[in-house]
Amino acid sequence: MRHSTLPAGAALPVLKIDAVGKDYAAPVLDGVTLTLRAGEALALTGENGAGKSTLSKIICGLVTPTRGHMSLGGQAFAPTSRRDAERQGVRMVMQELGLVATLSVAENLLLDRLPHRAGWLRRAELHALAAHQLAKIGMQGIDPGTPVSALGIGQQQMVEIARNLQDDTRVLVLDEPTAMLTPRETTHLFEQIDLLKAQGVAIIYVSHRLEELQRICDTVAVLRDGRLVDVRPMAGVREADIVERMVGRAVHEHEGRPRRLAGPVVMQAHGIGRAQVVRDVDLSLHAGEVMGLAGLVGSGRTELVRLLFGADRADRGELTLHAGTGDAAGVRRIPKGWRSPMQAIRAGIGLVTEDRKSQGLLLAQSIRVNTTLSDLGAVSRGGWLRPAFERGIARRFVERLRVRSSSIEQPVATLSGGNQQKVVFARWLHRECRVLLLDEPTRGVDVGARADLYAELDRMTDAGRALLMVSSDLRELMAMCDRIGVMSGGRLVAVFERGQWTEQSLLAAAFSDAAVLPPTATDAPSFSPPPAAASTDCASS
Ligand SMILES: Nc1ncnc2c1ncn2[C@@H]1O[C@H](COP(=O)(O)OP(=O)(O)OP(=O)(O)O)[C@@H](O)[C@H]1O
Repeated sequence: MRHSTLPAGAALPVLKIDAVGKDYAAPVLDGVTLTLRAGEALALTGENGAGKSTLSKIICGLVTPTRGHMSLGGQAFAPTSRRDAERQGVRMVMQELGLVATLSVAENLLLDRLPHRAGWLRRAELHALAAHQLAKIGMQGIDPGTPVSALGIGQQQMVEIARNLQDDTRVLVLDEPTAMLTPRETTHLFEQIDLLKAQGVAIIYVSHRLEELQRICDTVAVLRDGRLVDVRPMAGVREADIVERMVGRAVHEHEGRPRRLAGPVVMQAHGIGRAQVVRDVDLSLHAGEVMGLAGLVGSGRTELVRLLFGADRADRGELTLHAGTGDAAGVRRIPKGWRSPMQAIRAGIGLVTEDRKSQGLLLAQSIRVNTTLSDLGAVSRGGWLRPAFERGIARRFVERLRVRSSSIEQPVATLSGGNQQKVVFARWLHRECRVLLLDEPTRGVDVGARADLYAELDRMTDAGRALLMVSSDLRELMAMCDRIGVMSGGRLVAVFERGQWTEQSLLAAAFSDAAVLPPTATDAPSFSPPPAAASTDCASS
């Protein structure tokens, strides 16, 4: 871990934010006053829904503040659009990718500056400029002519970052930029940030990964309930201090737990596979345990989970489901797995997906609808919905998971990212499935909320549910799981019991067969060893 030092000239204020606030139904940001200096990297932290994205979007012209003023380089600054902010050198790498999937990497990178002569696009020049831009962040291996849709999500994120690394940038806002990145990509990004800082660019870095903030930021600002509660130099600040300022209470790490007492097998996979992506995996899930799945990008973790949920169809192997005990015991065999997610859901399987926007939620619908939709039977009687009962359930989950919202009728689209993820959780908690599959379940979730979600998972295992959890964060897997399976090249290459694993042994297994699989559209092709700075972070698949 390293603290950056401000370069010479750092004393020059670039961006001044003065008493800025934003109201929707209620105030979500109020009285925020901040000064950002040339070459300074400011860590913007806070719980889910604290107002980090709202403040970032105000700075970048995407949201108009209700009150307050800003100045840029001493001049009044009130951008009316993202374009307007970009013209003045203020850019933002957003949580949601702003790329046009049908265009090429080069076209996306230089969309507003396509080189042409007499109306004709100069493709060779375009590709040369794009290649230069890509090289800045270590992506020289990518053909600038590749359509963005053919890239994995991590690579798309890198293109989005490259798009914002322009020579005229004065302020760069990065909102959770590494959530989808491999360790190698993260390293390139950090190198680039160091370079930008040395050139005097001011950085605002929004992240829930506190170790990253400590690595690259000079100052830390904490937002709580829309108000700035702390701004201080990063040097000497401990992670626990930041967390306590964010949450207003101490958060206990979920580490060193004894192994849970596992019950009988609930679900088994026998030789389950799909093409070369998942290769003949045998796996048993026991009642009352959390099994983790670790692995590098392209190792097949997400793909295996999709087979177990019926989101993709296996082309070989079999699933068996063990129902009940005693007289009610029974074994159900499902050759080649589920035909559809609906079949899996009916059998008591749930999936908390990593891609909550496209797979998990009805964004235009309320928290209430999204929470209870997975099991309308539970909130109906005789075919009639019981609205008061339904509202009661939704309220209970909002309280239990601390979903920051104005009411249970708030559309999910207007919740902050982390709070949307809690609603995905609420849906499956409501449904009470026997097996819950979790794919990167805490991505974008703040430390306090993460502890709440872990407590919910504990409650589920206490009630005899079986959980299978994919995570890129080895720390999370080591803290939460009773067993950790490691995937490599589409195979389950090792299963470690709690007490048997070390970070090194998990990584060694993850690299054992790494070169076998070609990258798929959902996986970035990076198999390089994780750097020390991100050693607990396996790449996402
Ligand atoms: N368009 C909107 N309408 C109503 N409320 C909104 C809207 N956009 C944001 N909010 C509310 O503003 C608050 C702050 O949200 P914001 O996205 O800024 O939080 P955040 O700190 O970035 O959270 P996260 O860490 O989860 O990304 C939230 O309570 C959110 O529900």
